[in-house]
Amino acid sequence: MSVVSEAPGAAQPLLKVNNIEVIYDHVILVLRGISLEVPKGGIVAILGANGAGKTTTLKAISNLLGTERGEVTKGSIEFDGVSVESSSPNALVKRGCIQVMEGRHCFEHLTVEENLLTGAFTRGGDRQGIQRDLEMVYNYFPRLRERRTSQAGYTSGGEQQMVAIGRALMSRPKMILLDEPSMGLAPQLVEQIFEIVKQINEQEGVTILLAEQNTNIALRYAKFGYILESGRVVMEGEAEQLRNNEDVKEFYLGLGGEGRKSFRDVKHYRRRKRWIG
Ligand SMILES: Nc1ncnc2c1ncn2[C@@H]1O[C@H](COP(=O)(O)OP(=O)(O)OP(=O)(O)O)[C@@H](O)[C@H]1O
Repeated sequence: MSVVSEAPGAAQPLLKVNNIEVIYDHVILVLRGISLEVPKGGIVAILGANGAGKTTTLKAISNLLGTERGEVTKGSIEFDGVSVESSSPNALVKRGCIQVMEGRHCFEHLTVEENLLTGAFTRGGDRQGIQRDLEMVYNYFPRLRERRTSQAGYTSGGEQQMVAIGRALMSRPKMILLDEPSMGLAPQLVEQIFEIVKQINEQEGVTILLAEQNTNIALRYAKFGYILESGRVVMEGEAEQLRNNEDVKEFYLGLGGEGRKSFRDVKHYRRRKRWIG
């Protein structure tokens, strides 16, 4: 449902973050005017180093900052044409926006299948539909079918990441916010998980906003990226354009140009000059 009329020729984005500021504990200013858009059906990446503000941005979108004594003090966030402010996190899940938290967060004492079923809690008694979607999740993640009766706490990190994504899918989302899916996983497994995320995007039409430190893989799967530093967007663009940008190559992809100074030497001066100053 959209209550905002569409501009002629321009599709209304599914998510619109407009110049938000976030403060923790009433005093710690963490996001300083972040704006971003995610088109319906797109894959968009939020990139940046440790502490840049990626997780805070995702939590602001899914309305989870309250539990951390954080609040959006300026700006606005609209999901599907409606402000997220007015929805509880549960209501947002019902409206189709769900976050997969960093670090997976499975219920360790439940089996893989029980974990997946918890993802359907906002759907009431739709038994047939839930069973059908469980099958869909197992088709995307055959490994989870094999492990369906295993206690989640005893599965591998990669399997737990699959459970977390599968559980999100069980809520029938329009958009999944994926926080650092690559964290702590071997490169081959990361590739496999991104490949499945891409399939989910293409085949189920689920829009993806992912936060990643792993710029390399994120820019291979996303269509558009935003680079955050100290709570600000310092660069944004089509993924291909970012991949070919000399500064991104040097600072985030570890591909220093010939004759260029080291990251540490030039970082402060050039970033300020080109991106912020
Ligand atoms: N609950 C909190 N209370 C106070 N400060 C916080 C809180 N959570 C995060 N911060 C601070 O906000 C800043 C941004 O953190 P955030 O977790 O959003 O960054 P990030 O880019 O996701 O980094 P990471 O990849 O390490 O998760 C950091 O300086 C962090 O210390």
